Amino acid sequence: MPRFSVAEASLWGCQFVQFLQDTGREQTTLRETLRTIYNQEFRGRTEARTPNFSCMLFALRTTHQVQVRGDLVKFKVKRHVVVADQYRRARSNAQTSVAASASGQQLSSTPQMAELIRGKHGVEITSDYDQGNGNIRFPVVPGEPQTVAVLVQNRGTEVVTLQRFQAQQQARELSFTDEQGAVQGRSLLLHPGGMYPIQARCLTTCNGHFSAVVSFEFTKEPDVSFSISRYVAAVAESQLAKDLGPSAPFQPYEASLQHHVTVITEDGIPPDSSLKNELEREIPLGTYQYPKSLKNTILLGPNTSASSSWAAMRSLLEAPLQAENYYQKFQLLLHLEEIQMEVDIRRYDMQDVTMVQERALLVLDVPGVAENRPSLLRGDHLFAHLSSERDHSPLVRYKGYVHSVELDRVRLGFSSKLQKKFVKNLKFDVTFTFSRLPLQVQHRAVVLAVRPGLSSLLFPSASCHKSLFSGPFQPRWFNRKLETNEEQCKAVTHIVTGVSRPAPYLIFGPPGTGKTVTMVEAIKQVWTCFKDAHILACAPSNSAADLLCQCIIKDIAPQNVYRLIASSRSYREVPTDIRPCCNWDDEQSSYVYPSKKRLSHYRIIITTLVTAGRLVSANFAPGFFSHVFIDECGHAVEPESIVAIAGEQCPRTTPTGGSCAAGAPRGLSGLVGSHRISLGTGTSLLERLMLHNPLYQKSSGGYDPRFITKLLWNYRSHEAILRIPNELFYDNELKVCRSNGLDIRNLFCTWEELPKKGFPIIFHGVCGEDQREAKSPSFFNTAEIEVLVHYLRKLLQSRGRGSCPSVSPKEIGIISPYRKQVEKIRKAITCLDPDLQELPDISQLKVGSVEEFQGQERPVILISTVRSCSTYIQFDQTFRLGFLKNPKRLNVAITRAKALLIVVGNPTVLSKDHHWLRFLRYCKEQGGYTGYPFEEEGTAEDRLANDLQALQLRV
Ligand SMILES: Nc1ncnc2c1ncn2[C@@H]1O[C@H](COP(=O)(O)OP(=O)(O)OP(=O)(O)O)[C@@H](O)[C@H]1O
Repeated sequence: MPRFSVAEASLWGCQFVQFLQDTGREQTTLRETLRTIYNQEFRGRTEARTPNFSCMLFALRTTHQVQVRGDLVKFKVKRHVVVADQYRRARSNAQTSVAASASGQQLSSTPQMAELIRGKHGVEITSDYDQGNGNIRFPVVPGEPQTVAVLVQNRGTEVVTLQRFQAQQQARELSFTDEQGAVQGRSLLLHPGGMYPIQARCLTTCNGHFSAVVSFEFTKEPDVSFSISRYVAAVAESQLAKDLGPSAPFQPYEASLQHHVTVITEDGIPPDSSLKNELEREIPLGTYQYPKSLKNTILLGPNTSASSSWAAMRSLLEAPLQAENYYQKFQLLLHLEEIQMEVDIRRYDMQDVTMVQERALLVLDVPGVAENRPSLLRGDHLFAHLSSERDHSPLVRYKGYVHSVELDRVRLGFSSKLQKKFVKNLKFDVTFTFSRLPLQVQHRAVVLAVRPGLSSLLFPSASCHKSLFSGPFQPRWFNRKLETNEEQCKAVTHIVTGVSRPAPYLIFGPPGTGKTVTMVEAIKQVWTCFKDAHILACAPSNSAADLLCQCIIKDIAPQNVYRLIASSRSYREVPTDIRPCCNWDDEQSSYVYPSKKRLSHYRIIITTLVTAGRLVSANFAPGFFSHVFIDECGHAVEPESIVAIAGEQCPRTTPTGGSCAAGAPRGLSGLVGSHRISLGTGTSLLERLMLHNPLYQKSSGGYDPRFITKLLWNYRSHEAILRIPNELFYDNELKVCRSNGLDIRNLFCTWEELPKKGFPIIFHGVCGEDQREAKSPSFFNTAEIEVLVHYLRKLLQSRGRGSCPSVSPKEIGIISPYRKQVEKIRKAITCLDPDLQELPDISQLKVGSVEEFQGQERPVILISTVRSCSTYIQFDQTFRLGFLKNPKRLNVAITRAKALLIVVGNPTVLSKDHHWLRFLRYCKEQGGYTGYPFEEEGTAEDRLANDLQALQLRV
């Protein structure tokens, strides 16, 4: 059995406590129950060696983190019923005043961390480069060795022995030395007043962040052992990286503000609803609240008095979806999603924050709002009360309506009473709410879906086998490129002739295979062939719906097309080319919802799936919409897609018509999923039909083209760019369509910056740092931005000279998964870099998240992965962020590039994911790898150091 030091074992203990909290069992106190959980569940989650239960418990006792009385074990943690939480911190007044370190986490905000870093028995670890909270951080210049001393001081009155010095997860650029061999394992006596230096030395060839977690283990007579840890980092960075650094130390949000006092709510002032709303509301939208007993069942868990309701819930969730349980199953899932959302929203609560008065509104900084954390749209509301009154009962809370959202700020309309009371620096506690509208719309859709007639659409078993044309369909193609692709032509023909009716027609395939252009062609053909057809074209997101609109109005005059946008969307975000056909009234400066009569003049209406709910409320005559098309259907969960087809407007009674869905089951999945309650079904309608309905399944003769078309020819990307997505996600079925003439996909193959000519991918390794600033939960990495800017300058300044083809900002896209990185990259290119900011069209260079690039393409794509600390990988998984643990995002990001792909990231961290590892190996084998060396390695030591970092022993 390997030996564990107290520090190591107590780290495992802390993780176990976290595990108990995450799984809602922090109240378990019976030693034997805990032992079973530890042995059977906790230890099985890691391949790393772990101490046995008694050893772990002993360590927690020694470090005063647990009380053990007989068979009862009581961990010293705050209790709360919540899933994993990125903000929650145990709260005390002392902690609030702890100065945050230069960047990153506020380290001593967890009791476990404070315990690990604090001096003990008179022994202190110090350095001239102390940043507080256990962090030592010193600057270094590439090519110049730099050495700093870390001092071990015995300020006590008794002799102590330094038994062991350990440096874990150490960057190879950073090393430790000392005169008497403590670093090599020799023990060392430290007399009272004694001081012993250990030298940290860094030599690097490139900019980056080189760090190690070090621990000093001591003993003291008669039998005391203790340890002290530090996070040591050497940082080499350019002026640009410094300028982009944290604007203020990171401060996590405060813990939730739940009061058990009587509350009086003062209503606020909603945004001016100058929305001209003439659209009828004939089908009411219910509230669809979840029953309180459901929440109790979840809180009580499976082995309690609620066990029978728990079992009933599980059996419904585990039952296959059928027409008979359709409504019940989705209703339950939507309720569970809402309960999860209620838990999630609490983590955004704020305490002691100030607002600024701007005319009749108060402006509140809400870091993270741009990343939808929390999600706030115009018209939503939150609550604020005076911090000084937080313990009053009754408590007066003010409802504030969101009038607008600007990056990290929201403008709020509160009651005039609060406005009058308001003075500068008045402190508020703020609690957030979420809009229930999307949930309500989906609830109603699943209710409507069970009405007779629709099951032949949702659970189709056959088609009418009758074409809507008496003769053959001989189209005049709008997009003549399609003529060269038999599958695309057949799909359009089958959709327009309606042979799958009543079954929906599915188009699926990997990225860039022409799903959207095929659907758009079908829409245009339906519009041409059936003069009485009314088409509803939907997509899950505004950007995908905009794209549909852009493609349609290339051939159909905008006056025939109506892009119905929700009033919560800022008009500034609407692309200028679709503005002529959207529901914005310039004169009134507001959106308009026209009456059914007026809407019926448009034969093509384009909305997001949720906004299609507004058309459901209007109650169009049965069969009004003869055709429903859903693009990116693989990215919406089923109840969301149902909104478009389950209303009165569904095409079930029309003699023409049909519905069509396109998507890539391996694209991004929808967000509703309740997966954190592990009951999970985030499946889309497209995926369900493909996986479970015989009409759409592959037989020995392939797919039945009357119901489904699989597109496999990729027209978008250079072969080298497609290779890994094809191998990882598409079983190498994807085929690269070659072109005879000048092919844009080969444009960059001779670019001099390529590590290997002919291979238009660069993987530039960077050993950077995940940073956060102020109260924003989002991450950024300045070392990666330096590298991105280097390549952008090369691309944009060449102006077609030398081997670099002429490329303009609008032909380049930069994808990063974190909002803060997106913001910093924009700042770097539009405000900080002297050359890039001068370019007249630099604002057309799109920087955005993967979701914002869904369905889009650019000749050049740069990706910044940000993650440089593997600790956060689990965090990302929990909060559905980042690239790691999310292969769908990796797939979507890579496949946006046509001719050149540049990925900037930390190879050591990325290689922990097997998809990324494959991509890294590929780039290395093909000669496309450059930058910080990528060496495959991985030791148990690494894992332990990761675990230390998991306790946030780092800046
Ligand atoms: N038959 C074709 N001939 C030539 N180019 C084509 C053809 N079909 C599609 N393309 C081109 O391929 C690119 C990708 O098409 P499209 O955006 O429709 O793909 P997609 O499958 O919807 O992609 P994604 O899954 O990423 O949304 C576009 O530039 C489109 O013009």
